[in-house]
Amino acid sequence: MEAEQKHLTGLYDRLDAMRALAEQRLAGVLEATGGTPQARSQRESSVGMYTEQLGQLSAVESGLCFGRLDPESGDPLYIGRIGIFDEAGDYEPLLLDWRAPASRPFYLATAADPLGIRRRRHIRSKGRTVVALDDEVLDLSDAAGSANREGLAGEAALLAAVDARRTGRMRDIVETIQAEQDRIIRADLSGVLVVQGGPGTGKTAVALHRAAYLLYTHRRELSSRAVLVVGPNPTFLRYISHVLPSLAETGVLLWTLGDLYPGVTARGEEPEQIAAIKGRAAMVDVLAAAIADRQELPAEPITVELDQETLTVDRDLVSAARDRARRSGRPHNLAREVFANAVTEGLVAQMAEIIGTDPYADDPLGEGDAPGDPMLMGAADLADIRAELDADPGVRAALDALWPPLTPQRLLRELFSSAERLAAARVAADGTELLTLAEAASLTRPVNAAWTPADAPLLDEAAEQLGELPDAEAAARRLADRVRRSELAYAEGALEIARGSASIDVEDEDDPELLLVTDLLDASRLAERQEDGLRLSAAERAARDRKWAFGHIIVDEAQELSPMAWRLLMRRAPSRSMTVVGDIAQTGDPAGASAWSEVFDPYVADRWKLAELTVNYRTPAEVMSLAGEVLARIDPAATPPRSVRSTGRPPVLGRVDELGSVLAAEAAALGDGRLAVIAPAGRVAGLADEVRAALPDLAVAVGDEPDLESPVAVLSARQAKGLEFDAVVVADPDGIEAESPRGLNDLYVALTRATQRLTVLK
Ligand SMILES: Nc1ncnc2c1ncn2[C@@H]1O[C@H](COP(=O)(O)OP(=O)(O)OP(=O)(O)O)[C@@H](O)[C@H]1O
Repeated sequence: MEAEQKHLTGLYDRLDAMRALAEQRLAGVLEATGGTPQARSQRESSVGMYTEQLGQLSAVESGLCFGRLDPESGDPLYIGRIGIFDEAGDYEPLLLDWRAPASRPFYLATAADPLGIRRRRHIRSKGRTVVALDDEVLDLSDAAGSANREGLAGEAALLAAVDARRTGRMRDIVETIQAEQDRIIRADLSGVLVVQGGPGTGKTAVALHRAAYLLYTHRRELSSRAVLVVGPNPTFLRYISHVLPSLAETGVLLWTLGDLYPGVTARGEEPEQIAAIKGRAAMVDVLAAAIADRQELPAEPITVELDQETLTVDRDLVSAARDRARRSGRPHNLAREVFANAVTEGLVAQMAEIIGTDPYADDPLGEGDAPGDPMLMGAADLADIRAELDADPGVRAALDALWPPLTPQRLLRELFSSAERLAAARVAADGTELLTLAEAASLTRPVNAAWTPADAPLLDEAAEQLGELPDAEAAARRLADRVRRSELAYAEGALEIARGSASIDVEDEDDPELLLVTDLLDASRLAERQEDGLRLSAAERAARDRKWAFGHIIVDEAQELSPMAWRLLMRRAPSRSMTVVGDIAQTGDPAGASAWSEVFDPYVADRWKLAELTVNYRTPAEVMSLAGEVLARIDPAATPPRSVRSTGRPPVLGRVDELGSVLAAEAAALGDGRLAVIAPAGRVAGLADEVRAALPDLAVAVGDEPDLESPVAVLSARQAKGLEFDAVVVADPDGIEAESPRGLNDLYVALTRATQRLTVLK
């Protein structure tokens, strides 16, 4: 223990030195003033870089070093949250990053297959002090070695972690990742990997550690394209938001479905049956029909006055122009030009007819002024007329009415606020009924209704089908040019800084404290910075650009996503580099999936890989056996995950009218842990009052975005998805089951949220 403490203290000294250096450099950049605009912009980005670096060095403070591997021959290797090298010596690693290939035996070595390792040691610390060492000797002949019960690595440390009180924030599991999880975390970057696992098997944890692993291993590729994690709601994203920073990774985007359409934060609510209709694949055709419906024929001919002549935009002219525009195969906003051209040409012809025809063209007695050509106007005259028509407000108004330029927002607002438009859009051009009358009518809402998460994929689909408005496209091109120019200037500047500081350091050899900027700024980091065109990070740029192609997308609670949501996500992952984690048995959303093949076959045929997680780290065996009864009702063929521990405390069953006394007892046992009451959505508000009355001294979180760090929360089963608490009281399980078509799945979720104690009140 003493020796480990000494080593750990040495590592913290190095960490302090690295931090001091980053602080010193930050202070240096902050003090500097003046200079060219380029120098200023370089300074700003250095400030950003050193600030981020400082943040990362602080984030790894807790649990900096947590493991040691003793190989059969050679020096021990220490494993930690970041890599630290011996600057003074010959750059020997003092601490290996857990993601480095050399760290892998820490997670995979077993007595049967020790991977060249003699002993694995988990070093548990509190602050900077070593408090426990757990050794496993990876030797089949050694009795202690078979402490490796049922293939668990570092069992003592693992059980300490899973038994710990919850805080309302998810923790990282880097110290105790298990072999089946490690294989998923380190799977190849390319392709679609689907991770199916029951409740508590660490799907979310694995997904987040995979993001950190991929960024470490493919930094250059991924930091310029960004990694996106999609989660079910803002509360869940807050719950998991500390995990990646604690692994010193800050550049990952955490979004809900409602954040996926740039410029819109869709947080509105709507009944789930409506969201389910919006999520159907048939909505692609509904939107196509809604757009076609906006390409109108005039009920009455529209007249346009030009040079005191009257021109007519009639049904035949518009119908021919519309056919031509549709045949062009361009999206609506781009085909509009074809339509406008065709209509204008028709009007030019009318005008030419009126003012340009020689009245004597077929006069048999003519005197040579009509040599067989009735048209007196030349090309230049026609072009003049055309220009006049193009500029004419009456013509423009007619074109806008018949083929309006549409943004996705306008299309959807005007569709959902009009029963007639919905009725027209529910039938495809070939007469196929896409939605029933009642379904179409149920989508009606006020024109100013808030955007809901289910609208985001529709906005995206509409954007695809409509195409950019010509002005928007030109603006986007201009922006892209500026980004490219500034990227170039930026990359050159960054290199100058690096060279500049290198030469200072060479002159200043006496000062060993000074590191080269290039040491801090490793090559891949530099590449990432170079991509920061207009000083926007890849993440910021991704947030603005609908067509952004992410380097990798991770989807959590993936079973809940609708076919329309998958369409959107697949567009953002054209390379199909994705990790998708979920549990089909927990699907609560009526729009969600009932089989993974249903989701992925349309996009990658059978080329997606399935990995399974089988061990439950959250729910004790006693609780899982009760939840298993519900799982058997959902799918008699399904196997519940195997719980890693039992507590000897079976779930307590009782009646809802005992809630007050149950809560008092649970609160007494809670200590500084977390308690949740999970109930049917319709009863949450009422029960929250009862909970407050029963526990007047404790803060009770309730509502759309409950604060999970409060000691007590009252939630619907849907809200509790993905979360966990030390103690859970499920109130009115029958009500949860009856509340929605997938109520049984919701009940399964509710029953699997407890890490220690479960009470079920009928
Ligand atoms: N290897 C591990 N070491 C320590 N704790 C772990 C490990 N794997 C998972 N856990 C813990 O188990 C709990 C459940 O993990 P997680 O929330 O990732 O599971 P999940 O599969 O996403 O569950 P659900 O489907 O129910 O949402 C978390 O507290 C997590 O920290």
